[in-house]
Amino acid sequence: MQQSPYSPQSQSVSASATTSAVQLPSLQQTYTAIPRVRPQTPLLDSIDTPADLNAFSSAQLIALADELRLFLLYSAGQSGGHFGANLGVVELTIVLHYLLDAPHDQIVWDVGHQAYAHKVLTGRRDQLGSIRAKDGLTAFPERAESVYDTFGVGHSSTSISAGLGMSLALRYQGRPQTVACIIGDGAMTGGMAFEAMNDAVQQDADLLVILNDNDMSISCSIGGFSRHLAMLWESGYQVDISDSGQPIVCQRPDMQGFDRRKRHKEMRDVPQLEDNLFKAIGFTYFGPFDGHNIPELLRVLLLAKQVKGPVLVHVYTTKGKGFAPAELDPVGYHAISKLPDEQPHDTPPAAKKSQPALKYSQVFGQFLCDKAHEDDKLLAITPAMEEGSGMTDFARQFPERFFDVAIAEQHAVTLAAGMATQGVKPIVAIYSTFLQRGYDQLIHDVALQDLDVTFAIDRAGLVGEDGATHAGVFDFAFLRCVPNMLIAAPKDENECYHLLNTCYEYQGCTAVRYPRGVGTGAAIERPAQTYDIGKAMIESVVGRDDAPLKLALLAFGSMVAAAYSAAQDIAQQLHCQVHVVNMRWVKPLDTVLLEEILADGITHIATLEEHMLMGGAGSAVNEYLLNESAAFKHHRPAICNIGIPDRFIAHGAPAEQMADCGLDVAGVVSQLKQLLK
Ligand SMILES: Cc1ncc(C[n+]2csc(CCOP(=O)(O)OP(=O)(O)O)c2C)c(N)n1
Ligand SMILES: CC(=O)[C@@H](O)[C@H](O)COP(=O)(O)O
Ligand SMILES: [Mg+2]
Repeated sequence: MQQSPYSPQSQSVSASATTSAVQLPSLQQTYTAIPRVRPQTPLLDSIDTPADLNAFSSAQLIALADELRLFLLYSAGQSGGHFGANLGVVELTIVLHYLLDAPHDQIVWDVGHQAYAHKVLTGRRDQLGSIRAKDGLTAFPERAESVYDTFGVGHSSTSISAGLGMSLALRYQGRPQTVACIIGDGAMTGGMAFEAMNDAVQQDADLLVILNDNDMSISCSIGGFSRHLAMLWESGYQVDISDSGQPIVCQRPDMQGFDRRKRHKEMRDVPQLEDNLFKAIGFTYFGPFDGHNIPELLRVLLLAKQVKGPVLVHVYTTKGKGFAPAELDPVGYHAISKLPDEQPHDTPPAAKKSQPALKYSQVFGQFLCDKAHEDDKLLAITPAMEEGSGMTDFARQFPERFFDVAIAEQHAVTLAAGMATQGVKPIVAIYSTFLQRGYDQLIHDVALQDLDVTFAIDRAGLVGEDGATHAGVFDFAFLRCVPNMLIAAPKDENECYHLLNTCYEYQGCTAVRYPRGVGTGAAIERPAQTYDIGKAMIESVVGRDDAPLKLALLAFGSMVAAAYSAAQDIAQQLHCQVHVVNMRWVKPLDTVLLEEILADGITHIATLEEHMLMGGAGSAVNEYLLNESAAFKHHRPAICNIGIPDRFIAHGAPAEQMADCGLDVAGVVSQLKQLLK
């Protein structure tokens, strides 16, 4: 039987704000500028906990959405941060907090980059301007920050597993609480989401999954799953929910404002009503619904949360909703920087830099394009990070050699392994923190078979405002214990370019590990060179040759510049001689150079890395000296390892994080003084 969701029957639900609310006009505004002055938000200001929403009428909830959106715009201008996704879930967040009894009921966000409205409604409104800053709110939900943050997150595709775990534990303990997971169409491309859905059906768990489908990941949504979602749109049907929670198939009502062209993916077949992946694997499916229509969401979610077993409610939203520039450019507005301070009129404009420094990701992008022109075997893979990894030019110039595999790090690695078996040379561009997802694949599928795969590992080290979830500080440790792996760490942008080339040219598995943002500003010197593998460089020798204390400062990657500055200070203050060594390679280590340094009468050795101390490059040096070095048996300099201490480093500006770890120049100097005293 077909029925319109606007029929009287489908409106008869019980909560006060939901009755006959469907007829209410939407007040949704679209803004074109980010306010610099805190907007008036009387309704929002009255909410200190989600329970305060209980008194709201449907009309007030709609008005609240406008206030909240405007407040988010203002706050993002003050703090920067993830932008488009947050604007897109304003209505959904309000409705969830209206209908559910958090923190008793569990709201689980996927990725968590869209949880700003959730933070605002759960007592953190006045702190939102501090988000991502040192000592401010975290960029993502975090259990330590609020009881309303049920599960810490930052990496994607975890919500259904975590939510299922909660649901099963609650069932086991006889505690009837609702668990609602909110997952985007991008996050759902991650394999874990499917593993969890498979299990949820097996367990017949009570679990409400809300699929927030905005047809966007960071880039445009891609892949078979995305086509499937587009097909659900193209079919023109909707699976509505009856008052008793039964699916009712009907013609989808007109949904104003959604960009149909974006969703119109290449369909192989005419969309069939019965083609529904979620239903096929055993979920009860409802949707698609307009995720910006508060009355509709209230009606549907109130009923859906009472349905037993695993339920998926599919809503359409617009990324960047309500801010015209973000709606037009959702990729560019995925995240924004905070607004620059307003200049008084008589301030002269800042002088333009002649040559802006390249970010490491841009260096990688340039390398990819240059190399692809000369070598047609080069193929490049990204798990959903095309823009961030600097691959947009390459994707445009070489579309047939560019593979965005969606949020699928494990697959990205094994895909490369498979490619390498067929005589091409794949490069996997991946953020260090996300490579953690592909570790078994790196060992089992790439290294064990010694396949010719290059890993371009971006965002290595501390990444700043995204905080501990995104810190790429474990890679030396987890890579260097894998046989066959070569690991390079460039000291600057130019060296990055040449090390990428060196590793690419090497027949086997290699990794070049470089940080977020810009380095020292070193210009790229073309043509690409091939460096000697495992060869370090003495950068400089600071201080007098006859100094009684001789320190070898073995610096890795991003720490070479700090090592050089610290060496100047320490040589001056302590009258010692410092050899600053750019180690360049974590594996193989330049053991020849280490032996030479020892033979040279070095009295102290310090290693320096932007990586966890435990198991990192310093550990590699220690292991060599203790287990293999011939010279170290006779001559034992005092050793100190400098790196990130054994704790997770909180968010803040990169410089603040470095200082927190003692990795700024002052911190390094002070640790070297301890060693030398
Ligand atoms: C494992 C992992 N890989 C990549 C990312 C980077 N990332 C953050 S948000 C995002 C897109 C998520 O898309 P979607 O879930 O649809 O959310 P939307 O931004 O569209 O609301 C990506 C790729 C991540 N956080 N975790
Ligand atoms: C939420 C998420 O994982 C990404 O959006 C991430 O914040 C991007 O980081 P970059 O800004 O370093 O590309
Ligand atoms: Mg999305």
